Amino acid sequence: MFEIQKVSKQYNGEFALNNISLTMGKGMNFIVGASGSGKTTLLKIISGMDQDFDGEVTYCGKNIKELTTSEKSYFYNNIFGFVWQDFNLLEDLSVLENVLLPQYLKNKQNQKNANNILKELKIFDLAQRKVNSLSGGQKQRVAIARELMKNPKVIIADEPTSALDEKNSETTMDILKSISKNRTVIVVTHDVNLIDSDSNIIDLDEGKFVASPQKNVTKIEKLTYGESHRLTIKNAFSMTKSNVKSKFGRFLVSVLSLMIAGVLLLTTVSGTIASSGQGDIEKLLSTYGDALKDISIVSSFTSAVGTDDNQEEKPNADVSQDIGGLYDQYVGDERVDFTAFLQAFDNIKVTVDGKEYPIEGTGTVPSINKLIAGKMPTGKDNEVVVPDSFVKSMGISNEQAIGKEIDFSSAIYNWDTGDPVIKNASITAKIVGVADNTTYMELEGNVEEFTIGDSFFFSKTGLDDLRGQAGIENEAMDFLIRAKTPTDMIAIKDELNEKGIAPLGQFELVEDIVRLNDQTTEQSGSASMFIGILAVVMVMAISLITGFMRKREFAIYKVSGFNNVHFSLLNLTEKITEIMTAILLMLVTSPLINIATKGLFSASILNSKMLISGVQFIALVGVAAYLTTAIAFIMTKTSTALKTGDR
Ligand SMILES: Nc1ncnc2c1ncn2[C@@H]1O[C@H](COP(=O)(O)OP(=O)(O)OP(=O)(O)O)[C@@H](O)[C@H]1O
Repeated sequence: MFEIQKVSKQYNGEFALNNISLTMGKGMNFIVGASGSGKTTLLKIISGMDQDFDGEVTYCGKNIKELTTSEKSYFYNNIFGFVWQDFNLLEDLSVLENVLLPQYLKNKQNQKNANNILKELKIFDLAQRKVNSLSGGQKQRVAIARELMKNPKVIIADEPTSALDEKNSETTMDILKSISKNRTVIVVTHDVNLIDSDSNIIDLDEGKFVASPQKNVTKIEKLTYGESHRLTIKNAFSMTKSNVKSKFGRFLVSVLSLMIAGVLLLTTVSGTIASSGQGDIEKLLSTYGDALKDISIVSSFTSAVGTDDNQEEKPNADVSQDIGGLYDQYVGDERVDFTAFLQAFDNIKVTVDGKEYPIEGTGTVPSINKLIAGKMPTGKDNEVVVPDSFVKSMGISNEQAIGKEIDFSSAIYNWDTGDPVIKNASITAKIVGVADNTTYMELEGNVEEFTIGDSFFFSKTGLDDLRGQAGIENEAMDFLIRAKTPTDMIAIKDELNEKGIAPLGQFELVEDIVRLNDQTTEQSGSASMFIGILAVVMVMAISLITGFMRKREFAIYKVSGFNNVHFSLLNLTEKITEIMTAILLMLVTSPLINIATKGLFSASILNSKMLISGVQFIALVGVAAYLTTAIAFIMTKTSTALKTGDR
């Protein structure tokens, strides 16, 4: 039983209801009156949809104004049923799925009861039909059936016959009358022909009674809270299944947006785009070998092409520079792979285990492409790295060569006086490494390959001994620095230039690419960050748009008794289904995605390790989608999402 005491409601200072007091109980209660007289306003107030009014409304002693959100959803699932002018059914679901909607919150789905109600309302044959294929009269009976599934104590009907023809209006009114025998049925209508004389009639005009309600209410009813009101995981998944089936397009959009955002995030975080510019450097390294990253530091050279800083000088001008102390500065530098002295040896003779091995082509500045076994000579003893061609001539493997002692003798040029003086020197040294001495040089537009087979690299101790024997005193030893990366190479070169040293190296080949790469890495770094943000924003925008499109659906859930907790679970099962499908789709389409990213960024991103990150990213954007949808549900107001009143 409703008790309405001194209820007033104003909109912009105008009274929609003005100090109304009445009671409504079991049986038919009609609220009638001209358009704008306050009928719908009264309905919203007694149903709890509008809790902002003056005065008091109680149902069986419970203050409607003070109902909490969760109490209200309990009322909407168990005590109040709603019948609307435009039915408010989920049009893409079947009749049975609609009728079972409030039942998802009960412990068990009472299919038998649903069948009975459908039979009573003569729509049993339509159970599997989609609602959008039904006539208006049939839809209204489905809507009433859904509300009867709540076994409600009150039915609140807002213009239930407005959209129906005369025959269907009479049928609907007959149904409402028959169910009012043991319920409170409140009907707002302008169709006075449908009202019979023994009903309670509340006639309004400009927010006041035209006449006081005629009939007074019978006995006081008791409010009981017996029914369970929770959504089980099983029910959430069966609702999800119905929703996916009925709105497959919407589901697909969500799945695709999750998958695309996951892959975009992957490209961002994996730096695929940022690293795509590395390809040019790789190409150069494969053409010119690792020596491309070498910086030679020599005390004198004949200036010609070869250093970009000296190109403007006269060709063939002699350059002398003080490189003393520089070697020690770069030995432990973290940008340096290794350093090696560039001593040329003439007329080399090498004896190992009493056998002499001839070395051809002596007198060239040594060169190293790669260390292929052992290490560079860094120790305090007499150590040496030998050419692999020499090891081959011994007929042993590179590994077997390591640790062997060689007797090395050679002629060394002494330039101390300014003129070359040949001196002999010899040493016994231990082999610590074997090098590939291939060098690549551009000759007339072609890159030619040479092997410098007399490239012996001694430790500082060993070389000091040899040079001492040759009487060299003044000249600092020439050396090379192998930079770790082309970027390191250019940084060291710039640093040496600042010190007034002109190093030698393939700087023209590397510099432009390195500088361009740095620039594009910086740019693509911000571009990929932008893409990452865009991906998340895209998913959130799609969820928000979908959420708003689902406003009516959310409102129908709410008036069926779903609260935020129930929806959170439904949202969770929906998102889990979307995320799992998106992950599956990504795995299935990963070969295609790889082809696309290879074309765009010259890198394939979905290798097995990356796929795991892809799965995590999809889950992550799924969480963003979950939160956005949750916000859309929470923000849905039933009284605005579901149209009320006469239209
Ligand atoms: N949200 C609102 N904002 C401002 N004014 C409103 C609002 N809702 C209703 N009103 C006003 O309050 C008065 C009562 O409206 P209400 O919808 O309750 O009338 P009604 O009797 O249901 O009319 P109808 O039969 O046309 O649906 C009207 O003057 C209406 O313009």
